[in-house]
Amino acid sequence: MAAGTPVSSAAAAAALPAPLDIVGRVRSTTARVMEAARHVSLGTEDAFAAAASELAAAATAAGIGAKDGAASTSVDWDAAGWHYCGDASAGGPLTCQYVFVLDSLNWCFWPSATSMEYDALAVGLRKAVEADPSVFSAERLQGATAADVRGWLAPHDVPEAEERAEMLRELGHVLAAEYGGQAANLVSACGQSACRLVALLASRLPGFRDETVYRGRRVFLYKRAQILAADVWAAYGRLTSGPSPFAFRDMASLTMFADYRVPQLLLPMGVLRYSPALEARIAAQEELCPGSEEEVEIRAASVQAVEKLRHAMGGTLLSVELDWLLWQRGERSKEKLPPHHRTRTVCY
Ligand SMILES: Nc1nc2c(c(CN[C@H]3C=C[C@H](O)[C@@H]3O)cn2[C@@H]2O[C@H](COP(=O)(O)O)[C@@H](O)[C@H]2O)c(=O)[nH]1
Repeated sequence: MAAGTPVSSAAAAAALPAPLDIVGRVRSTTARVMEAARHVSLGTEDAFAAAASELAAAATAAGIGAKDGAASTSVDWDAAGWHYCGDASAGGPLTCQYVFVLDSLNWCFWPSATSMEYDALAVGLRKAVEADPSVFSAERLQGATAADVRGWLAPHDVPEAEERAEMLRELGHVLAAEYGGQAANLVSACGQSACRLVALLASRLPGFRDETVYRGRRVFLYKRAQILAADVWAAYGRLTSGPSPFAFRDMASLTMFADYRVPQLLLPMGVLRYSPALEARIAAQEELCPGSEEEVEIRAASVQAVEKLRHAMGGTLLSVELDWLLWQRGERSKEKLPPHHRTRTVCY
């Protein structure tokens, strides 16, 4: 597909074989972790009921809620206008290219000496693509350097700029070699399925393989692959029907995105509980090793807690929407929350 050509492909979805259910495995493997967890547990039923009713009341007050399992249109995705969505209403490919770059770089900002946060990433990349619409072409991504990344996000100190540039080169290579340079073509190959998109990202792009081993058994999290699928879906207007390749039919399958802001909020709500030793380590801002029992348990518990909260709220929101609600609440109240856990990782 040529750049600028409106993307549309009504799905050969039916013709595609069912995807490997790796998103289902996020739910099942995190449930298994929680059966054996020693450092993190879920709160009591009372704590879930209280948190659910408080969140549901806040959601209702904000006019949020969906009927009959349909996607709610009311949980903000881009209330502050951080993101580039310039050609999304026309179904163009540039918004998709932007989101792929965004979520290739959407991890671990806290080591930044300038307190860089997500909004700086989204806005910096938006300005770069507005100034030069070819800045994220597959050809240019293949040659991306740490200096490019720092330039887009200036004046911020960007943690792991070299590693971030490597992610972009990887993305540029795969897009150029297999998808005519266009992320939108990769999405079109997924037959309107967010789960297929997650599976494809995890299989083709090593940077999206957010998998670990807990006591000898595999655990699947796919934070950035899932947030990418949700961001693409939201950027193109949260379509659930019609011919657009971005009209994913299976958004209800995705889980929350297990990272460091949502558990920071869930802990004081009482729906997550840490052992005193773990709580002290996090309070002291001691780093947790990626793949350590403690770190995997925090992430697994976050997935399970959001599933449970969603059910306790009556199932009116998608897990993705509840994640957005919680993340935004966490962002608003982070100064008042206990410190988040710190793990140096490219996964989140
Ligand atoms: N679970 C979850 N984690 C999210 C997001 C987002 C942004 N999503 C957009 C879509 C809807 C929202 O309204 C946003 O417009 C970023 N993060 C993660 O947070 C961390 C950065 O935090 P801080 O440094 O404080 O900005 C980092 O791991 C980053 O990857 C989310 O939605 N859910």
